[in-house]
Amino acid sequence: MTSRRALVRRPSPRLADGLVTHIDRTPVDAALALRQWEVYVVALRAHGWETVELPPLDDCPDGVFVEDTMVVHRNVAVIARPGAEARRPETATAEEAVTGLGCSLNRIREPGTLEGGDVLKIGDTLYVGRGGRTNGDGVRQLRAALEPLGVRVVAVPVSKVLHLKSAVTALPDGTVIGYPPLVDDPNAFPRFLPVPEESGAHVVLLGGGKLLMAQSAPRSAELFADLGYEPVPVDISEFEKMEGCVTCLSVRLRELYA
Ligand SMILES: NC(=O)NCCC[C@H](N)C(=O)O
Repeated sequence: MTSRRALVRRPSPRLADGLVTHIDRTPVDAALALRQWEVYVVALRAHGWETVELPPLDDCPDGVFVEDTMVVHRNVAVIARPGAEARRPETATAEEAVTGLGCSLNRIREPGTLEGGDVLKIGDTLYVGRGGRTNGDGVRQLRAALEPLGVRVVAVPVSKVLHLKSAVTALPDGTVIGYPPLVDDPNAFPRFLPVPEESGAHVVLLGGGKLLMAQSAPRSAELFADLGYEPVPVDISEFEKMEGCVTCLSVRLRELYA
C-alpha cells in the first residue's frame, strides 16, 4: 500500500540570512515566515498528506527549503550534494529521515553537485536542470542511480532562475507550465503551457486535481481553474523573498511503500 508523506522543516529564525542569487535582497519577517509555513503544512495535511518534520536547523538559514536535499523515486532516495556549499550541512538530517522511512540510499558525490529543486518528475521521466546548482557530474550520477529503475533522466538548460522548478513545474496531466521570460527552452518539453506570472509556474500536486500554489499568482490560478483544476492558494511571500516557492518547502513522497 502506498502512502502520501511530505517531509518539511520549520524555518530558521535566521531565514533572512539565506542565499539570494537572481533577485534583490529585501527584508524578511521571520515571525511571519513561521506563520506562513504553518499554514502551508496545514494545507498539505488537509489534503491527505502526512507530514514528517525534519529536525530544525536554526544555523542553516535555507534549511526550510527541504526539497533541495534529495530526489526520491519510489523507495530510493538520492541524497543531494548542493551546489551551494552553505547548504551542504542540511543533507545529513534529511538522509536520516528517509532512512527512517525505509528508503534505500544513494548519494551524489564530489565532484557532482545536484539540488532537488532542479529535478522535475513527470511520470517516469526526470527532467534535470543543468546550469545553476546542478552540474554535469550530478546529472550523470543521478542517471546511474535511477535509470536501472526504469527512469529516464533528461538534462535541460537552466540559466535565468535558481532551479529548474523555479522556472517550470507540471500539471497533473503532464503539461509543463512556465512563465516564458524565465524558461530557457520550452521546446525541451513535449507539452508546454505559458502562465502569466512567475510564481504561477509553481504547483504542488495535492491529488484529485488540487494544486497548491502561491497566492501571488491569481491570474495563473484562474487559468488552471478554467482547465478544470482546483487551485489551493497559500501566502508564501517571505519565502518568495528568499527565492523559494511552494515546491521547495516540502519533499513529497508519493510512491513510498509503507
Ligand atoms: N527548490 C527551491 O526552489 N529552493 C529554493 C532555495 C532558496 C535558497 N535561498 C537558496 O538560494 O538556496
